[in-house]
Amino acid sequence: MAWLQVSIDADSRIAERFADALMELGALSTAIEDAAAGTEFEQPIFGEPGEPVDQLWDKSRIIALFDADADVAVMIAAAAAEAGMALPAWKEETVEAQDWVRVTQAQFDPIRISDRLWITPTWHESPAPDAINLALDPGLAFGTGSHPTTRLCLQWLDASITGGEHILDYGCGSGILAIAALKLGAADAVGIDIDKQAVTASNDNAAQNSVTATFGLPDTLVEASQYDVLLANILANPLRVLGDLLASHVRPGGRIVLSGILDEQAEELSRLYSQWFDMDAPVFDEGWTRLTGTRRSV
Ligand SMILES: C[S@@+](CC[C@H](N)C(=O)[O-])C[C@H]1O[C@@H](n2cnc3c(N)ncnc32)[C@H](O)[C@@H]1O
Repeated sequence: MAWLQVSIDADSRIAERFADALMELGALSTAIEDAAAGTEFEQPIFGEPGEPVDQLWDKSRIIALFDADADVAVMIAAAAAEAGMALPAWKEETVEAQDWVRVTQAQFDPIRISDRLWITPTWHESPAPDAINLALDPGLAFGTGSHPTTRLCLQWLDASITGGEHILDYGCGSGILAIAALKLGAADAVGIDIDKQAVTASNDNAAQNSVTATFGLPDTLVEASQYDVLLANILANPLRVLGDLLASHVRPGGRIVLSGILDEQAEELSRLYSQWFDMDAPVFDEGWTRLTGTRRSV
């Protein structure tokens, strides 16, 4: 079995209308991406949950999939008329049926955090069998180790956990940070997430890694509990709102690790958290910032 894949560059302001029109005319699927993706002109666009994203790529690329015998020339002409644009140029290629599971798995290689800490999908042999290996597969919850925000936290854990710490992972996603902390020698770990699916994924991933942690929704967090280390990789907006709460769960002298912060948001967040913590210099990775601090006595 084969399909026809067509890619068409279009003005970003009408790309969505054009893609919708293609779907109505019989495309099997459409996706819109940055036409400059993979080049030095690629434009990352980040959004905060609940806030509209008002940026557009300079030019968008619509990737549409059709049945192999579809008359794509007719469909593209009709969709262009519908979207109010001139007939665009397009590229066609035939896509053969593949073992999609294998193709997807091939995109996830083991990730080296340091010589002693690796994240390795379960279908891979670890390249460093003597290292600490977290067995973690991509799933519905965020946190495979490939994203800079997670990587910044893992690097901090790798450099800072000495053994016996009590950990709170706020916004645990896949549970990756809590699980890594335990594997590195932390005494215990609690993980909290607003998403039930993340709690389920975290429990599954902890079992897969033979560690025991307590994962739950925010209302399961014991009110007066305090931790040696609190990690929160949850974007700037929730970090602003949750400042008081997060600070209350770190013991005097304890450490906070904040991630999910864009470089341009770092100064403001650092100022906010400095009312409770002595903040360290920020650490940057691909547009993202990690902030850390030590809780002052109250
Ligand atoms: C960027 S992911 C981080 C996952 C993982 N800790 C990591 O470092 O890869 C953020 C997680 O925080 C959760 N989250 C967002 N806002 C939250 C809130 N107000 N309270 C608890 N969890 C929240 C999301 O559901 C998501 O699973």
